[in-house]
Amino acid sequence: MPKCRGAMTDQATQQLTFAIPKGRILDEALPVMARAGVVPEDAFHDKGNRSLSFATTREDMRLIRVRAFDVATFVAHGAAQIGIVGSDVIEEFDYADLYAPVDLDIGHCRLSVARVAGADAPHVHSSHMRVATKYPNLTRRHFEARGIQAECVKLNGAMELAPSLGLASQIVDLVSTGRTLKENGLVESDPIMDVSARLIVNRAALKTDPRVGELVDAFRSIAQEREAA
Ligand SMILES: Nc1ncnc2c1ncn2[C@@H]1O[C@H](COP(=O)(O)OP(=O)(O)OP(=O)(O)O)[C@@H](O)[C@H]1O
Ligand SMILES: O=P(O)(O)OC[C@H]1O[C@H](OP(=O)(O)OP(=O)(O)O)[C@H](O)[C@@H]1O
Repeated sequence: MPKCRGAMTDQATQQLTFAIPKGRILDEALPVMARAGVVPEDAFHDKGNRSLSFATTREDMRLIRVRAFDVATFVAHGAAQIGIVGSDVIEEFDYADLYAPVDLDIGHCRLSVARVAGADAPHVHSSHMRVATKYPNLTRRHFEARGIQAECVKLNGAMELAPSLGLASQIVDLVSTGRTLKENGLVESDPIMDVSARLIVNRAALKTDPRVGELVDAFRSIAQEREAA
């Protein structure tokens, strides 16, 4: 029927948008993406290029390079249908429209509480516990589960400076080697969650566009092969 054929053609020609973070997951993500057939145009690797949207070797797909937190926002709102982001970001937002079906086993780190080396543990019943973090929701949840009300000071980076400058007694931030904490006179006191990068998709797009499901299958097979290797 012509109406039905028209709808199918629309979907086949509509561009898929794949969102990836511009930060440190990117280097590990690109080889995995290539195995799934997602390869950006050469301009993507040109450091001087200010474009945020890139063609790929697939005519029906473009790549957008955005901040890690914004990957989740673009995909949850359907502005991008698929993306890659850390589980820290997924848990912080907890978007209902976002589905994270594949653990890509890259971007490993952990989210932890840290405080000044040598400082006493803050008193549990302290009336004023201030925590500097990029993750206010996860931080509140973590302290609430311990019966502590934490006042979060939202920072977007360089959290490690907050305790020594009196902005907060503790921080909640990502830790990998522990070098950043050490070089800023802090110690990890309490791990909150292990983090790795996930493939994320918009739930509605997964239901309505078969290409999204095919990509999920491709990434899932790659993750399984990597696990078996
Ligand atoms: N030290 C680390 N080791 C491993 N993975 C990390 C580390 N730090 C961050 N990540 C992972 O990489 C993701 C992106 O981090 P990064 O801060 O580099 O991204 P970004 O896009 O530059 O974000 P922003 O611009 O907001 O800083 C994090 O959400 C986390 O999942
Ligand atoms: O334990 P480490 O191996 O030292 O890694 C931890 C650091 O890595 C991340 O920052 P990033 O370098 O991504 O910069 P950012 O502070 O701008 O987010 C994180 O926020 C820590 O600062």
